[in-house]
Amino acid sequence: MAAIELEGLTKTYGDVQAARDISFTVESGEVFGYLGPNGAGKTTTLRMLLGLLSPTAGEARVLGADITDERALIGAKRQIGYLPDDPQFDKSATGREILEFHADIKGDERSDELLELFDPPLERPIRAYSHGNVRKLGLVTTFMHDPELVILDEPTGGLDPLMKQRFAEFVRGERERGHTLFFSSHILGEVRRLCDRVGIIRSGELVTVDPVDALLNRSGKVVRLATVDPIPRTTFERDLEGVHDLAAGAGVRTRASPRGEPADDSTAAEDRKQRGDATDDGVYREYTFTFTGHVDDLLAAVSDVELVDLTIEEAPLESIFLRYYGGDDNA
Ligand SMILES: Nc1ncnc2c1ncn2[C@@H]1O[C@H](COP(=O)(O)OP(=O)(O)OP(=O)(O)O)[C@@H](O)[C@H]1O
Repeated sequence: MAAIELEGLTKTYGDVQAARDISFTVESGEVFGYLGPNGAGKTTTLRMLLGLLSPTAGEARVLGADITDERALIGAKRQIGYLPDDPQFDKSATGREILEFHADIKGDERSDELLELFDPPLERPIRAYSHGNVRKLGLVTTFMHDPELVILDEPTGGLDPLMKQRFAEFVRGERERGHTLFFSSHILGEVRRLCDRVGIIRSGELVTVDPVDALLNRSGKVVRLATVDPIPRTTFERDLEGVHDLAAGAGVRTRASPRGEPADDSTAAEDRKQRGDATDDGVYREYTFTFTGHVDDLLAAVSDVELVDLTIEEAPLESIFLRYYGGDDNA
């Protein structure tokens, strides 16, 4: 059974179409990322699914319950966890009191394990919590009744790198247990690491739903090459498939610190030579491009070239919008 189904779901605020005719399905047991820039319509979609906003048009079901059928939705929510983008806990209550409150309402199957993992401070009142600590407490309250479907709105916002890592490991564990996670994010890297499939929303419209591998293959990588000798343009334009937006230049570099000053910065080059930390004439060739081909082919194409530096990074979300969907990404 599908965990979430949307059919033409639409929300209009006056002139603003926050979500327009959105249709997709999240399968049971899947980790699904809902990716889009600020203001794209992610929170609006999530809040409709939870029955917190009524749709202007269209329909949706979560765990089989029609989101406009209040009674059915209340029943389904026993098996749903929800982390809002800005959890509104009672500011005068302590973390422990919040947990007790949630345990009374929804039950508590695993708060001990979650507290060990996310470790929010329990004895101080919420008003003294940092943003990240509210998030950590929110993760505990979201998962403590061990729901089969969890909907999270930008779950890692405000978490430090260690907590983000713990959250990622936790999500992998939940997937192995067969639970379904649907979460919004504006960070491609996060979605890439955690999700099976991803839906991209932009200006209220669903642009694509893809397995995460397919999305990454299409979005390509950003390649930066620095070489001692020039590479003929034909290598990039004819011999190697998948090179886009090639930019070539020159830089003064040291082997220890390849990203240096521009070649025309003769003072810096002279300084380096004086210090003896530049090689040869210190001038290197730099090539930057987006690459949608195979990394093996790239490495083969430059195998005869003396490399100073090579970096291959994930394309930023913005470039995916530009390359495949046109226009800017400001929703
Ligand atoms: N109550 C409201 N009244 C009017 N417009 C709204 C309201 N809530 C949201 N919007 C507008 O709807 C659009 C979608 O907003 P939404 O909060 O769903 O985006 P989002 O993708 O969650 O953004 P973010 O990543 O910044 O949280 C935006 O243009 C926003 O300004």
